[in-house]
Amino acid sequence: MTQFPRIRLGTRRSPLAMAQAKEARRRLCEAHGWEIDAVELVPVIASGDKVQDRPLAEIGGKALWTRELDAWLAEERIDAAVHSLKDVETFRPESLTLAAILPRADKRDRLIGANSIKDLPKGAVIGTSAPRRAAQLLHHRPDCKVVTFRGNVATRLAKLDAGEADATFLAAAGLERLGQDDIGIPLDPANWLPAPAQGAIALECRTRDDATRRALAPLDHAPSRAEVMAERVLLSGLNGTCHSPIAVLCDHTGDMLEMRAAIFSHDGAERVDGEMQFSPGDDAAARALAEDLLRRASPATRALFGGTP
Ligand SMILES: NCc1[nH]cc(CCC(=O)O)c1CC(=O)O
Repeated sequence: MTQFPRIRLGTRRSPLAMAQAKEARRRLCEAHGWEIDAVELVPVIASGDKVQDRPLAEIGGKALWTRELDAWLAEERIDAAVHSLKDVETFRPESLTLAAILPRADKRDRLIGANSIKDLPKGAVIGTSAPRRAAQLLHHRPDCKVVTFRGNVATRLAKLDAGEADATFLAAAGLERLGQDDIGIPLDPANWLPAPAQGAIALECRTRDDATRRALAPLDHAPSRAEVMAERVLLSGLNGTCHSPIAVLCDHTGDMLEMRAAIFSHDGAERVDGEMQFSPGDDAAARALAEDLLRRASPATRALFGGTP
């Protein structure tokens, strides 16, 4: 007898996480010709969702998004977990495997509250708790003031409406998945780079669970995987954490990957940029770009990263 539900899919409870879990469930059922109830969504409360008033970097970093789901996987209470890959730590336990990367959505950030970075009023207050967004903004607009903005997408938009800030940034992918992609304007990667793996949904399962790995395999989108894995190699080469202002974007140009990356000082005064083209899977190239960025950074900025060139 086949067990039912066939797959228990763990997810965080935020509206965005639930929308992403439903997308994963839909793709799983489509790939296998299953009825929708063959995949059970199991909402789990993450530590990162419990503390809303302090920056993630201060309260323990990205591990707070995965700790509970990791435990539920280990205890076999779920078969797979759905994650925003940009929130998943660079180093994962060997007992877990990123078995599928779904086709990546819009990779860009959107600016909400002004028509462009240039159009922000002088001295504008910007709500964000991402070091990358803060530093990148201050690089272009040192006159702006950054205030901490956490919470899910709706909470941040409510804070903006309440006048706690003049503008904020949100990932286009998240807005799209919530059906709110009419909010704000997308920022051109030519001068505004997103976070590593932004816009990618990942399904993770136990490394030794062959049945689940086989079930998830057809959902994997190879071009998206190549891009986001290269971005994560850059991140690990920089030894970056969620304290480190790191921006990177990988696109396909034909069969090649084109990577643009930048690291910043917290105040944005320093920006070190780099670009490289390489073949998918060429991790050495992405690591070389990381080393090059660190080498060209000032000692103070280099100290924001654990890596040494
Ligand atoms: N940091 C929180 C987070 N994690 C994933 C997304 C959106 C979806 C994605 O980027 O894949 C967001 C919201 C945001 O940054 O605006």
